[in-house]
Amino acid sequence: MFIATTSAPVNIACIKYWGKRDTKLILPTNSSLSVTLDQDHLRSTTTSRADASFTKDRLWLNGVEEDIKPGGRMATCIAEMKRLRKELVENVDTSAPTLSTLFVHIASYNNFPTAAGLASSASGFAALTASLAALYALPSPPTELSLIARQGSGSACRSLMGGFVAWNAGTLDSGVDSHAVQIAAETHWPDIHALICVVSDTKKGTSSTSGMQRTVETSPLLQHRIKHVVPQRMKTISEAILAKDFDRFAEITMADSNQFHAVCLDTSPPIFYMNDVSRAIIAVIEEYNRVALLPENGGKRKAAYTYDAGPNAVIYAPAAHIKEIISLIAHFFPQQETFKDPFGLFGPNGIGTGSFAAGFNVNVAKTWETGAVKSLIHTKVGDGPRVLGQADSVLGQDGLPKSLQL
Ligand SMILES: Nc1ncnc2c1ncn2[C@@H]1O[C@H](COP(=O)(O)OP(=O)(O)OP(=O)(O)O)[C@@H](O)[C@H]1O
Ligand SMILES: C[C@@](O)(CCOP(=O)(O)OP(=O)(O)O)CC(=O)O
Repeated sequence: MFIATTSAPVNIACIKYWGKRDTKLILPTNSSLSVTLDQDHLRSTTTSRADASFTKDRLWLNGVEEDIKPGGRMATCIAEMKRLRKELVENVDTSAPTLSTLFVHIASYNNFPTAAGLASSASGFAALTASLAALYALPSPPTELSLIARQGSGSACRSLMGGFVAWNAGTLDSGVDSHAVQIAAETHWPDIHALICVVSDTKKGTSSTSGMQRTVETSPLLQHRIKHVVPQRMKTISEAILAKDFDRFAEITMADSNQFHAVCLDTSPPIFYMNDVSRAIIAVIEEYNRVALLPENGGKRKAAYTYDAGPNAVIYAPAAHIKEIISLIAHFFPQQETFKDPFGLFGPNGIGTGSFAAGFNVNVAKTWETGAVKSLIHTKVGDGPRVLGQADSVLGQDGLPKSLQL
């Protein structure tokens, strides 16, 4: 049986991708950089199988069949992977099975809400690309595979690697230089933790794809960002990562999130992704950093917020501060759900009510009603796609998806 299963992680950008210069090939107007999150907590798991009995390419997402539109993103990724199988394996070794001529069945599950601004398209297309690469026994390194994942969803190209990953915009019309490269592995700076504040887990109003095109067409600020802001930030944040300088990393990450939302506001008609809860989280983290920046407290930032195309916050912080940050967020945004404590930070009494550093101005935000922040997910920087065994397959013997709760 020709079958392979992989899991792939989510990534959350510190320097945001927003805008395409080629919408078909998915070539961006600027480079971007992200942190890959640990797939022990958030992942897409995908099984691909090729079989002579299959009559068309089929894909099931969370158990529901998706239409693979001819010429669409999914069809492009599958066709490109078959092309690589033929070029790199079958044309080289004539005894290799001609899998590129067979139809595939693909099943994928996300263990978190799909299309809710939690970057499911990134982990999803990375897992799809990685599972077909395993099925086809491709010798291609992750940077080469990132060219294919990019054509599924731009941000997906950065999920093919762990740690800290840049997507170089490239300049060629063919797109062959628009790929992801690892700036540093997760082992270089494992101290980076992330707290996802789920403000909403429902589908967003303006998709990233349509929103960013509207920005390209109408925002003068985007042109300034592309030419004069992002190139310098890419350089400085890469240096901060290599030097493990969290203060600098945090400063750039927050500034870039804010500029991304500023170009959304500069779009006509304007796009609003953050809401009042998102802005209140910003106020709390800014106050937390204001106190941390006082000379008597060490003079360095201790947390960085960032927001994608939705209201959910991702807060990056060194491991040593994350417990304090969780308590802080839970104070202003009381939790309904029991906090799942994957790192065992809190005892049996749970998060508690939180305490504040001396000088912290509690009036920067009100105490919100329970559920304003629906849940908190604590994770950290993690590795790239993993090839799993037969036991983890999400396709059954019959070639149809297993119904699993992953
Ligand atoms: N596991 C998966 N396998 C294949 N495709 C997936 C998978 N998960 C999500 N997708 C694709 O991604 C789409 C959702 O992407 P969308 O950009 O709307 O949401 P998001 O990725 O959660 O948000 P964002 O990219 O803005 O953070 C799905 O409709 C599906 O086409
Ligand atoms: C705000 C972002 O998350 C935008 C992600 O956009 P997508 O990668 O979802 O867009 P498409 O390429 O059209 O699929 C910023 C980022 O991840 O860099």
